[in-house]
Amino acid sequence: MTPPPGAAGAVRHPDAPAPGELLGSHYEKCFGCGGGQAHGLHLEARAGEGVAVTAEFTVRPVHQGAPGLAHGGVLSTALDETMGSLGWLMHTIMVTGRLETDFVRPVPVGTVLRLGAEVTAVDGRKVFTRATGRIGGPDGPVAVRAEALFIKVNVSHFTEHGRDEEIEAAMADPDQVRRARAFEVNP
Ligand SMILES: CCCCCCCC(=O)SCCNC(=O)CCNC(=O)[C@H](O)C(C)(C)COP(=O)(O)OP(=O)(O)OC[C@H]1O[C@@H](n2cnc3c(N)ncnc32)[C@H](O)[C@@H]1OP(=O)(O)O
Repeated sequence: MTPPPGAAGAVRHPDAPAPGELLGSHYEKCFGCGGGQAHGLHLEARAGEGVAVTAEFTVRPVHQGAPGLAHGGVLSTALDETMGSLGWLMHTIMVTGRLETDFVRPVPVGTVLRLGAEVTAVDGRKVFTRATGRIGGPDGPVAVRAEALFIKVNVSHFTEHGRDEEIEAAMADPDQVRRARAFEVNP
């Protein structure tokens, strides 16, 4: 996932949320950030400086893999969601094309995972990102890290491929539609 030579740096959108501002959920039923998923991650991300974000995820008993430890797939999801939220800062809709995770330390249930993510390069529709998750505080040891390639898409990616039931409900929600259209790009 090395950006090609000549790839551009990320550009922060002039209307991006200010550093420190909570980004909020992009979709109430999102497993990563939505408040409407009882067993979801309820991840809360904040804008950082430049094209970077920070986030927190509290590992709950429903997120276990081995006894008392977070499931690796759940940790990958937390990293994926955090990197996906970088789209807010560029006003870009993007989906994960490739995700690579390194699991460095076990993460016990009850841990507040401190996540940080940034865009490393942009090449056309391709957005290269990386993220870390630390335990024991924002300066604690790295427990997980990831790199991901996101691909910019239009709203049609969701309307064409999503199940009708959920798409119709989302389209009936003016806030959801306004939010999506504001970010629409023409890749
Ligand atoms: C709204 C925000 C939600 C955020 C939630 C958190 C993030 C997520 O989990 S998103 C959900 C998981 N992801 C998905 O469901 C995506 C499923 N995949 C797809 O829909 C398609 O494969 C998609 C859109 C990524 C790419 O398809 P398409 O638009 O046809 O583009 P395509 O031409 O294949 O690829 C564009 C470029 O990216 C490259 N690329 C695409 N996928 C990959 C990959 N896995 N690895 C490396 N390169 C890739 C292609 O090689 C191509 O490069 P180039 O322009 O140099 O030829």
